[in-house]
Amino acid sequence: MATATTSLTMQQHGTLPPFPETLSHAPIAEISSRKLLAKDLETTAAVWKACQTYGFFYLDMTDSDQGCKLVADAEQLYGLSKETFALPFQEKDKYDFRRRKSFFGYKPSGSVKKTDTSQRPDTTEFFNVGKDCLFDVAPSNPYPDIIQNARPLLRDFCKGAHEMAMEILRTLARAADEDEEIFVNLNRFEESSGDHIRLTLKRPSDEKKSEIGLPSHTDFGSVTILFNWLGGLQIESRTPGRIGEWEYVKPVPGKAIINLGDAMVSFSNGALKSAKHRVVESPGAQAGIERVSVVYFVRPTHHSLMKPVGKFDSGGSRVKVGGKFSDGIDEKVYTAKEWLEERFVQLSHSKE
Ligand SMILES: O=C(O)CCC(=O)C(=O)O
Ligand SMILES: [Fe+2]
Repeated sequence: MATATTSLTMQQHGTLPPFPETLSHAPIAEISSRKLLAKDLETTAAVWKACQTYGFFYLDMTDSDQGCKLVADAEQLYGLSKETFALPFQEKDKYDFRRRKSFFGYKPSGSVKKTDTSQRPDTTEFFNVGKDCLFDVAPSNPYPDIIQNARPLLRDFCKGAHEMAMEILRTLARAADEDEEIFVNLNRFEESSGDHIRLTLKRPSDEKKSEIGLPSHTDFGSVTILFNWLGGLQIESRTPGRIGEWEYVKPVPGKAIINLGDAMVSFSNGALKSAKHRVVESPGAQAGIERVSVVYFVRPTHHSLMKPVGKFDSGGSRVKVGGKFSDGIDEKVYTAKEWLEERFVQLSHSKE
């Protein structure tokens, strides 16, 4: 089925040094996109288990047409990222989203809240490109011409990634024996939300300075679809004897890395997990090389309520979710927009 596109997926990986063969990495589940789309029962159970344990899984994109298209688009966005971040700082700085009080735009390196105990500054810059801006659901923020000119590619990736994420949400709903659309209805593509594509570039750390790619954090949307080409992403181990220790996630050609964000913890009242992760220097021969990631974040529709749904809403106590920003967060029911804005206040010196 997908052979032409599959060989394309190997292109970028082929030009980069490999992840060290002997380095241990997290044994996260490998899910087939073909089986996910076919609603395969074993796959449904495996996705549910992955989202309750590691909170991360690989999605093999090479065995479905939809998956291959996403990989091909991500490969092109790799090139777009390189071009965009090669712009002079003064040009990128015009789009700094902190000044615009928006989520969409440029984040320079060194501006994320230092969450690790050693308080290391981050070495990652990114551009967040909003789904609403790409599809004219909301007035578009200004972006550099390089990004504006790539709107057709960005739109394709955005739509394809959102659809794949909705299949993941349907799968989780079926696994929970709920209405298949229960989570999808909270994340509708046509409605205004904080969904965005993130083009990311991590420069190599300066050996003389103590730096980190991205400090430890949880994503705060619903589903994250991540394409990266070099190691450096780490998650907390679930291996007996190593529980909680940082473990690498090895990038695998043709496989996206999927994780859930805090919104799904809220909707499922803690049944599903948003796992902590961080980015450190790429290991072995990969160290010292600029590291690109292309990410799609699904965020709940702005008017969705941040509270448990369906059978997860037992009327009893509610799980605390990323409630670092305000006292009483667990009593007040926020809309997704309010919740995002609260977390954005942290963002001026924080991550995500
Ligand atoms: O670059 C990566 O591998 C992970 C990026 C990430 O966690 C994020 O942007 O939230
Ligand atoms: Fe993240």
